[in-house]
Amino acid sequence: MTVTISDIMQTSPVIPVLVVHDAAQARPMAEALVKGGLRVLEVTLRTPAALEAIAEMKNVEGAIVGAGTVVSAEQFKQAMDAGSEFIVSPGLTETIARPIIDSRVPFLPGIANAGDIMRGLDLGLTHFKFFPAEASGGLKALKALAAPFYQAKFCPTGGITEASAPEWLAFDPVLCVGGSWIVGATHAETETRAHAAAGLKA
Ligand SMILES: O=C(O)C(=O)C[C@H](O)[C@H](O)COP(=O)(O)O
Repeated sequence: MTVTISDIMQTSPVIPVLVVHDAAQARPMAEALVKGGLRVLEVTLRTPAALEAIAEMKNVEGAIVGAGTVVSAEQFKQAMDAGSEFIVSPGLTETIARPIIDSRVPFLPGIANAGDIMRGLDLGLTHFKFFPAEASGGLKALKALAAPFYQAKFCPTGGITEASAPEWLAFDPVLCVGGSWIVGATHAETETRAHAAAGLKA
């Protein structure tokens, strides 16, 4: 059965957004997150270690590993070669979206206004990352934005914390939230934070 972005967004209430500087840390970090109950992992392509980190994390049983910060066709190809199971981009252009949609890999593009959502709907997309969530007006903005687009579902990301996540998750079109707060100073702390996040109600 084909896994869709909807399936991925409903796997757990929080998608940890990971910035990995040392590929050697990738596997234990993924193990801590999965053990804590968060299986969907977004590795941002912001560091030289990111692609290797994706390949390492794929070795962890139960992990569903995707690439974030994908902004070019070249990065999309690199992310796929590393074994990414889904792709996240901070924004939505037709140039980045077309090849990803054609490849049928689950895709979560960023949107921040009505025009972005309409461009996504034109491309056949209904699931979006609301980014940057807090800076774009927070939950109030998303509620106003979601009203005309009954079919759209969201993963707000950017500025969300353990304290604010429940409020976002209580809004029906929000299937999950993304955030970097899950990663602690140690893998044990990461596991504890993942456990708390996994228990939030989506
Ligand atoms: O790199 C990207 O493509 C991004 O999407 C940015 C991240 O989603 C946010 O930086 C995470 O936000 P924080 O939880 O506030 O740290």
